[in-house]
Amino acid sequence: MNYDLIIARYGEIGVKSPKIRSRFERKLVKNIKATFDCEVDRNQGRIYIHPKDFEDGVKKLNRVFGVVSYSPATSTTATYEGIDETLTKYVGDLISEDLIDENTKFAIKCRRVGKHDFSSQEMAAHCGGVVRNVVLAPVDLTNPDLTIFVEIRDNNAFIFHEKIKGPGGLPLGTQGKVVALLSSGIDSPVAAYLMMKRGCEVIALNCDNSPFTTPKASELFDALVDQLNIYAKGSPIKKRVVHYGEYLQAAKDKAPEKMTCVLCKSGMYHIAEKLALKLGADAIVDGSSVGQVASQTLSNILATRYGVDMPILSPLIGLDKEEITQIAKKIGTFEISKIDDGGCSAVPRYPETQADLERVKLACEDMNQDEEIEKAFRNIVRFD
Ligand SMILES: Nc1ncnc2c1ncn2[C@@H]1O[C@H](COP(=O)(O)OP(=O)(O)OP(=O)(O)O)[C@@H](O)[C@H]1O
Repeated sequence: MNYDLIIARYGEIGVKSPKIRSRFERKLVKNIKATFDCEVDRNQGRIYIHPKDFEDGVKKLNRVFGVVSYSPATSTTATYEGIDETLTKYVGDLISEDLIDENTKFAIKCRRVGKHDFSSQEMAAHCGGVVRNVVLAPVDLTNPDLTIFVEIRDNNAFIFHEKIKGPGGLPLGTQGKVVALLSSGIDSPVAAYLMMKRGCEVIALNCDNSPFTTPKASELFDALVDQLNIYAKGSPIKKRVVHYGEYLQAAKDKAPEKMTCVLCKSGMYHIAEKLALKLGADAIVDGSSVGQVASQTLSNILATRYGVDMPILSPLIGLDKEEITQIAKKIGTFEISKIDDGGCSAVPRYPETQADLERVKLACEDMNQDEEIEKAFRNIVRFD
């Protein structure tokens, strides 16, 4: 096909007030430009993209949050002559690509914005005739095999036949920052992705549990950030690693063995909160899902979050493993997360699954949690 632009549509942004809408649109355009090499125009709720490399643009637009759907299109002038000539060529291309022949039931859908000396219906009927001059295909407006769209906006007309589904959501970077606790597992990258899809910029915090974990866990964390970054070209993920082995050792040495995982999670939230305050983030994100593993009970969730004032968002809380895995596969993190990282040897034989808040508070005192958190926080490593 001889396309010369991509028309991108957005959903939720369109219902915002004019001021917010304009800000979101500008950010969306910035994010598109950061994702692939292109020129972009905005006009009346549509975004017109002229990519340097068309195939690359069509592929990568699917990674830009805020884009609800998009269509590779051919543009012309909003006149009978312009539309006739361009549509005739367009149908010729459709024939070469085996997308239409004499047996293909087709429809023309025409939409118009602006003043013209024809109505949308008149133009649609006219375009039907233009198509049939090229190929004698039957018109079927109720159940077509192929719909050709003719979209007219003031002096311009656009012809396309595909509406590709975009990722939806809100433009990345329009909804503030979050610190996402990112492990090497399946869940947390999906949680971070969902928050990115809602427009939040992500700071990824990994707790490096070595010597209780292997270097593989850190390697997988790096690979996951790289994969998530393909969706974050406009506001790349900031990467932070906290060396957490000493904290875990203190928990094991000084508090009841059973409490190790509860203290581990609780410490992570506290460190994430400190980091969020330092970097101007407003929430913490994790990959918890109720009951998914024995430790993710409601009482453990309550106890591990004790003393953290910042909201802890768990976008997967009501999803089951299969649903989470489906998303992980779609976004390309599953192939990385499924690699065995050797697990964590700090996990006790019988970890606490019904944590009692009072006992957790005592365990925190036993291990001097505040002090251990401070020590770990001082040694956070940044990678940008
Ligand atoms: N080493 C780590 N560094 C940073 N965050 C972590 C780490 N381990 C766990 N988390 C956070 O705690 C959440 C719950 O972890 P847990 O190990 O209980 O469950 P999980 O189902 O194995 O999660 P995941 O698949 O994300 O590893 C994770 O989703 C993640 O947000």
